[in-house]
Amino acid sequence: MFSTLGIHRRKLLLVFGLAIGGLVGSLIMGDAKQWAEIDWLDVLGEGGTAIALAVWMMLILGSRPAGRVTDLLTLGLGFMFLAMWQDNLDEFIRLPAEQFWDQWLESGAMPVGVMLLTYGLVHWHQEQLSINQQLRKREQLFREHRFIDNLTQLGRVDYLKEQLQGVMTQLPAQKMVLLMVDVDRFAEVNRLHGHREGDALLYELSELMLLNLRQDDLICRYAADRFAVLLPDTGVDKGKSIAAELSRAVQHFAYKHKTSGETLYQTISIGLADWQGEPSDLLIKRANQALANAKSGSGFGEVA
Ligand SMILES: Nc1nc2c(ncn2[C@@H]2O[C@H](COP(=O)(O)OP(=O)(O)OP(=O)(O)O)[C@@H](O)[C@H]2O)c(=O)[nH]1
Repeated sequence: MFSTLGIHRRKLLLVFGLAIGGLVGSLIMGDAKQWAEIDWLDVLGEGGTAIALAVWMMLILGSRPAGRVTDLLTLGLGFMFLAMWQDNLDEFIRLPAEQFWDQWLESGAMPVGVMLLTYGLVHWHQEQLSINQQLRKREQLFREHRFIDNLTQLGRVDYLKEQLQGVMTQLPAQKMVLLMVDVDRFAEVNRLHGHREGDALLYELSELMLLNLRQDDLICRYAADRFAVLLPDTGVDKGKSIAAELSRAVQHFAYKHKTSGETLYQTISIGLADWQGEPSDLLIKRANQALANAKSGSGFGEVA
């Protein structure tokens, strides 16, 4: 708290400087009252309020960054504190009637302080609303984060299922195609070039496929070297042509080995399933089956 108070040094110096100025001014221009003249109940009430206001000010300053809202809150509480402080000094020091500054401090500073504090609180409220909004967004991002694959930064299978479910319940009449894409002989890449090179290849292939898809399509990492592509509002023919485009894009992609610079070429096999109203698990199962057919067909690089 004390390190935060340091940022607000100037404001604190101003408020307490004015309070000390008021004390010195009263001592110079006034006369000390007799002990019997002092109303101790007033001292307790006004002095206690002044101390409470000073403590509130320190607590707010100690927990807030510098800025307009903090300035308003400090000035508001500061003016209120000064009014109470000066009121309390009157209990001990009698000032001549012509010293109107004392009257002004007592009666004028309080409403000004209340207005500034209220204005500051309104802005604080607005500031808090926008902070809450930011926190909600971050929390949402955090909650969604568990769905993201670390290597490719694509959604994982859970995310795919959630999205599939969403389309199926919200748009039950919509056409939709699911592609299951598997990198051919990927184990060989790992074996020949190492796991790290395999990782880099997977990442670049995922980026390449992402670039070759439409705005509303969704690609997820299904497992290992297998990707699932959800094509919303798409029929079988269009799905086949998108699958063929993906296959060609990968086939022509010249991956550069990260240490040797050697060029590696890769193929993918793709299974296609169009949604026929079944639950998401069955659609995924059919797409996997179509992929197995493609792999066992005439070889790799097939679409089935
Ligand atoms: N580098 C890397 N390899 C992975 C990762 N996850 C799984 N693998 C490997 O990916 C390979 C996938 O196995 P398969 O799909 O059976 O291998 P494949 O050679 O592609 O076989 P086909 O699909 O029949 O062509 C295995 O060797 C896994 O160890 C990963 O995150 N990074």
